[in-house]
Amino acid sequence: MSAREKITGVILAGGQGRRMGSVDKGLVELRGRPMAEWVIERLRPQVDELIINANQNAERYATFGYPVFPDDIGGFAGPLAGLHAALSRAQHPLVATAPCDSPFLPEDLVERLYRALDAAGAELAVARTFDQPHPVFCLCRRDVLPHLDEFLASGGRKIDFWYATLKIIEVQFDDKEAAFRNINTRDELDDVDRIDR
Ligand SMILES: Nc1nc2c(ncn2[C@@H]2O[C@H](COP(=O)(O)OP(=O)(O)OP(=O)(O)O)[C@@H](O)[C@H]2O)c(=O)[nH]1
Ligand SMILES: [Mg+2]
Repeated sequence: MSAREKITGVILAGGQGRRMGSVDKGLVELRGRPMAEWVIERLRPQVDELIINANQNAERYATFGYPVFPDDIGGFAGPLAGLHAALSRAQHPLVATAPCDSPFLPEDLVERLYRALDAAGAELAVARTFDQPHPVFCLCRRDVLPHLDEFLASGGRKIDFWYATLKIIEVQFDDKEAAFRNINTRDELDDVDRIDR
């Protein structure tokens, strides 16, 4: 078996958090700690380099101790803009993404995405639970960057549309459904605080 290729992990924290009242979701506290910190804690041991994509509050994100960078294309163009910036900055040939608002992500996320990507010879592996894809949990080859550049330059923004142009493998995490819990609103944040203590 060949050695695993090196992987850069990126926390996607570049959104506007409008459903939570236009707050920087990665900095919103869950049980007394910023959500980004929960994600860092889970993702850091799974990758060889960690970087943070944020479009606001760069100084606060920098206090976590990892490089922080904004989108290259402006106007809050969505998570694909964050992936684009990450592919440009990553030191390693593979990039694993996780959103800042899913604090319980699987501890074996990257390993399982990698195994599937490698076995299929795919350009991108994406997580799925039952029939629900989770496009912001992906592992992507850095060398698709020129292709993504073209897609964005031609006005493309939808992550699913871009994925549809790639050699992609979906990876089932039905056994870890709760790990993909995504916090978009104050109510969802309060629920997690209350129920899962
Ligand atoms: N880099 C970057 N990431 C984004 C952008 N918009 C959303 N994201 C990220 O994509 C992931 C999923 O986004 P959402 O849950 O919709 O987060 P959001 O856009 O901040 O929240 P809403 O405004 O309520 O939709 C999160 O990790 C966001 O940080 C963007 O314009 N740029
Ligand atoms: Mg959004």
